[in-house]
Amino acid sequence: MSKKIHDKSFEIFLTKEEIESRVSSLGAQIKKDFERKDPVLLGVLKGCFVFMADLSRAIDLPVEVSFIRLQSYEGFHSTGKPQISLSIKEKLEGRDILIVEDIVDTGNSIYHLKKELEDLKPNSVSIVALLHKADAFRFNYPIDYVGFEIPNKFVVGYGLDYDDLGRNLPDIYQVID
Ligand SMILES: O=P(O)(O)OC[C@H]1O[C@H](OP(=O)(O)OP(=O)(O)O)[C@H](O)[C@@H]1O
Ligand SMILES: Nc1nc2[nH]cnc2c(=O)[nH]1
Repeated sequence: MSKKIHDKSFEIFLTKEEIESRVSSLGAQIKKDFERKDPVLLGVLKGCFVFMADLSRAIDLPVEVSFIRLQSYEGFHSTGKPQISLSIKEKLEGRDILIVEDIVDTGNSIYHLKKELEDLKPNSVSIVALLHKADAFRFNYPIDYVGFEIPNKFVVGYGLDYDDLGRNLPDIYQVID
C-alpha cells in the first residue's frame, strides 16, 4: 500500500518483520564483538530513536545509551554542514563508542561527528547504520555494521522523516519518482 506524505508518494520497501529480523542479528553480532569492552551506544537524533530502542534491547550486554543531536537534511536535500550539538555528560575518554544511525547516505554527517568524537580520546569509535546508500557514499571510512544496503532513493519510516512526518511508520517506505 502506498503512502502520501506532503507532496510525495511512497511505496513499501522494508517491512517491520524484515527490519525486526535484521536488527536482532545485528544485536547478536554486536554483543559478541563488545563483550569484553566498555560500550556506550551513542544515538544520532532524531532519526535513530526507533532503531536505538530496538537495537539496544537486542544487545544482551550491560550497555550505556546516550544521544546527540545532528541535523543536516532539509526535505530531500543535505545542507552539507551538519549542526552538531555535543552536550554529552558521560565521560567518553577510554570508552568504546558505537554510533547508532538510522541511515548513512553521503556519509557527511558521520564524517564530522567521528572527527569530534576522536578529540574526546575514546578507546574506539564504531558505527552501526540500519541503512546505507553505498552509491551515494562519498567517504572511505568503514561502517562497521550495516543493516541493509539500499539504492540511492529517499526513504521514510522507522524513525526517518520527510519534512518532519513519517517517523512513526513501523515499516520503511521508498519514494516513488
Ligand atoms: O550521510 P548523510 O548524507 O550525512 O545523511 C545521513 C544523516 O541524515 C539523517 O539525519 P537528518 O539530517 O535528516 O536529521 P534527523 O535525524 O533529525 O531526521 C540521518 O539521521 C543521518 O544523520
Ligand atoms: N528520511 C531520510 N533522511 C535521510 N537522510 C539522508 N538520506 C535520507 C533518506 O533517504 N531519508
